[in-house]
Amino acid sequence: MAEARRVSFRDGRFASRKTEEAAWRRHQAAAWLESMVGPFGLTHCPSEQEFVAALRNGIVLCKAINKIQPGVVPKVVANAPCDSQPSTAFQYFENIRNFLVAVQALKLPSFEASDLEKDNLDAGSVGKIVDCVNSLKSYQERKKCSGTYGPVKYMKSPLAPRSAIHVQSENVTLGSSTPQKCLDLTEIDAEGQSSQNVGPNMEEAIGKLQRIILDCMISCKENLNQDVLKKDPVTLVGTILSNQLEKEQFKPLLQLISPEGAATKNEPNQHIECSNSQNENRLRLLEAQESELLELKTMFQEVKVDFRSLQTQFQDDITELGISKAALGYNQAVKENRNLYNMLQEVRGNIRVFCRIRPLMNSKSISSIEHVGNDGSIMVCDPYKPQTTRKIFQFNQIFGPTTTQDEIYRETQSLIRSVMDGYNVCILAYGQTGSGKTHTMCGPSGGLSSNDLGINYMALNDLFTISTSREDVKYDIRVQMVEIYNEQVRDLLSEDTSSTKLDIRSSSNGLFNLPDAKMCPVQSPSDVMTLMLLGEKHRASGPTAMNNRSSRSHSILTVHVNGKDISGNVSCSCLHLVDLAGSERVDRSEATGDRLKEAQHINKSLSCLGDVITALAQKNSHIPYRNSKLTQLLQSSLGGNAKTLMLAHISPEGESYVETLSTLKFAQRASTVELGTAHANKESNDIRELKEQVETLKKALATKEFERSSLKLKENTVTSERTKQLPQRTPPRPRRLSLETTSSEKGSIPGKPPKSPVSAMTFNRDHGTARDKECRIDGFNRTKIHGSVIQMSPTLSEEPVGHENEKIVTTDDMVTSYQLPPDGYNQYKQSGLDTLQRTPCRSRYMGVQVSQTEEPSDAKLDKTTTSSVAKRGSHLRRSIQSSIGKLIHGSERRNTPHSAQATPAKITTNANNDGASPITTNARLRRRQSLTGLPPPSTTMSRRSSLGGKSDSSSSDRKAKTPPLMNSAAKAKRWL
Ligand SMILES: Nc1ncnc2c1ncn2[C@@H]1O[C@H](COP(=O)(O)OP(=O)(O)OP(=O)(O)O)[C@@H](O)[C@H]1O
Repeated sequence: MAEARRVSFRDGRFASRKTEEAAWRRHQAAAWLESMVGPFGLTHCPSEQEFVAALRNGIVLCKAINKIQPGVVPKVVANAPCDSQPSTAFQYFENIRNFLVAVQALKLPSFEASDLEKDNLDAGSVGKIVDCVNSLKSYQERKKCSGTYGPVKYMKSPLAPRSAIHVQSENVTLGSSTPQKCLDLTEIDAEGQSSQNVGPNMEEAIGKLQRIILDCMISCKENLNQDVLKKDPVTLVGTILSNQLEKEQFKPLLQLISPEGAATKNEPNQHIECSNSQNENRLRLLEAQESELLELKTMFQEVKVDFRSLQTQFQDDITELGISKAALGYNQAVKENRNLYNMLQEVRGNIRVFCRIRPLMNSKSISSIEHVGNDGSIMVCDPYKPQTTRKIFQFNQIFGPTTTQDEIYRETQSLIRSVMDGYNVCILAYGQTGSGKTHTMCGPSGGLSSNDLGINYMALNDLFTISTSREDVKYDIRVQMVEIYNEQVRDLLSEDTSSTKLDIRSSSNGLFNLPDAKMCPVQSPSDVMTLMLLGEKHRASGPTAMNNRSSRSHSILTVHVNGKDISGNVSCSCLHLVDLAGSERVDRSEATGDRLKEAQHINKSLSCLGDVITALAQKNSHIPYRNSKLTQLLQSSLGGNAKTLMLAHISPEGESYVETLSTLKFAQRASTVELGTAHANKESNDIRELKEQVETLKKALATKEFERSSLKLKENTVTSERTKQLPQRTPPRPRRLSLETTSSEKGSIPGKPPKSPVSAMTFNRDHGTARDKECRIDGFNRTKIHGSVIQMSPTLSEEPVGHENEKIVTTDDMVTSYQLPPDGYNQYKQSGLDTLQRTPCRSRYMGVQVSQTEEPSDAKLDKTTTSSVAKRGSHLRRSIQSSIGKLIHGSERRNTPHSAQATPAKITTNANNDGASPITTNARLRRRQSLTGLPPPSTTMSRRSSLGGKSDSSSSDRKAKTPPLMNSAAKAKRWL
């Protein structure tokens, strides 16, 4: 309903506007005719009838057109004078006809003569007459402006139907500099030229313009006053348009119609200019735009073609990708394989090996590197002997000549970072001289100022980053830097390096360290930088034919990291960053004098390193760590529980092929070394407390053992003295004194005290005087004793303190002897027990097999006793041992075989040897005689029979039943 009302209202308004506009146009036409021919009886606002009636005779029209174009209507039938007969309608028709011909000649819109008939005043007919008059008006104005008769234009009602609009394309004043010119868009070609040349944009613009004008008229009408109608219509429309076009929303329209118009819209009163030159300019502009459009079209076509070809290419690529997908899958599989292989190596604890190829320094050289695979393989060939077979090596990673320091560090980062988790890590740079070891570890030319920093600096920097990021753990980082120059260890962080020759000491865990080397705490990367610069400055280097700045020493940067978290858990680890001196062929390095000496030392120590690697790779029982200072210091990394990475460096020059091959072989061998799974040196608070308890208990136990053994010795001394006197008081009686024991229970019946009032004691010598001299008291070394023999020895009375500083061996199958504390040892010595060299009765030690750790030790005291007190003590020891073993040695399992290998000190003594030396036998007999009072048995008697006092035959029977132990003679010989 509301919509209908709105529509009817709108229609009503529109009709009313139309009427008003028609009236306004009539007024314009009438006003102009009046101005041309003088008053002819029309009012200012004539009605349609009035207007038509005034013009019906054609006289005014003919006069007006003759004013514009004189003589165009040569004969005008005028009104007859009042006294004469009035002119006929036919005569007037003549006027109209002549007028219309003249109008058509001027190419102005015309009308039909019948339009002036009374009866034909239908809608539109009067409008045509008005339009015709107004077009004459426009024509006349234009003529005034240009002085010539330009293209005929006329103003037409914007409300005229679109079909009636005929635009003469060449007359379109596109881009007129005045708003009025926009009106020219409505020009009609008098000859009815079609609007075929007008583009859709133009039509759209015209439509918009019509709407604008209509809106303006309506708004003007709403504020209509008489002054508006008095204004010059052109000025009026100009004003309207300029006002409207200033509005933002019409700017695009203005641009559309005329780019120039937009710039000049503020000149509302400017008259329409229709110069040919302007039109030509516009035409040229249009042409230019057209050609531009054509160009764009061509471009568009080209882009289309390109797009199609790209599409085809894309399709091809996709098809190709199908093939490369397989290749991608293969690469993926190779990568996964490598990861798995690396994991396996990690589990085994293999020494990881990366290989870095230095860029070719001499452009004339031919490279010996034939191929570098992304699976860590490398193929080399002697370029000067191409017929030789190619060699292929496989490593964990290969870095080509273009690899940057950052890339290398990224690959090692995870390893280095594990230091913060309590793992010991060692990174070794190995390779021939000039192959880039120092470049990798310390940066280019050993300098630290460059951006291309080496692993040493980046590693420490990274450790600091981690330490600051882990807020719950407090880290203490300390740095040591030493070099091994000419087989001497020198402190690089000490101001005077020449005077600081360091001694390598073995520590409680069997490894070597440098307690005297300066340990510098570092708080920040800048501290590290300062220290490294100092170390670099002090490091021995010199020019050789192979390298201008050749390192003449092995440098070892050790970073000690101690961490403690908020719950008291501690970790302790160290990172060794080793830049080895390069192996060199002295003929190539042209080393002489000091350089030659240095080269010899370097090559020797590297050869020792090679021996150690080979021994480890072959799982030899003996690893020759002690052969050089370098291998001693690297023992913990090569044979301990560290994660070790070797960075093998090679020079690609063909001239260095032999060295390259040697480096690759060495690295390959190193990669086969299995260290076992690395363990973190971490302890929880509980474990630490337990360990401390164990330590305290061990100390207490050792003290007790010492006290007890002292008491026993004293007791034994007294007893043996008494025994000496015994033969005089007690009649001699046969007595079995030897307690055969591969098991102690055999010798003593449980619950039954031994028959002898004296506990059998033997003192077990350690393995020869040479070894004994090396022994030291250090830590808690253990000795396992498998099987033991208990013998009552009469010599105890003779030589009661013959072997006091030896091990006290119990009858347990496996007994641990604890080292005495130094003060205990001194007491022990002072008490006169240190009579190591005076043991006459080695043959009495039977079936004692001793396995000891590599660490040599003095003052090991073993005690053999069958007493129940000793048994209880051994039980206590065993339980503590097992708990200590679980706590401590669980993580040291890896060290055990190596330590054992390092000092193959398995010594088997079998005292059950009848082939004992005559000295031992005599001594035994003497002891037995003194103990029992019996005469010495015949030499043909077996030991058992003699002890048992049995006949020869019985003894021989026994002998048959119990054959002597194997190798006894040989082992006895060892002891002699
Ligand atoms: N990856 C590399 N990129 C660019 N230059 C390198 C690279 N590796 C080494 N160099 C350059 O090669 C030369 C020798 O390198 P560097 O001194 O590190 O060898 P080196 O193996 O430590 O030798 P030496 O054992 O004699 O000390 C230096 O000038 C170094 O800058």
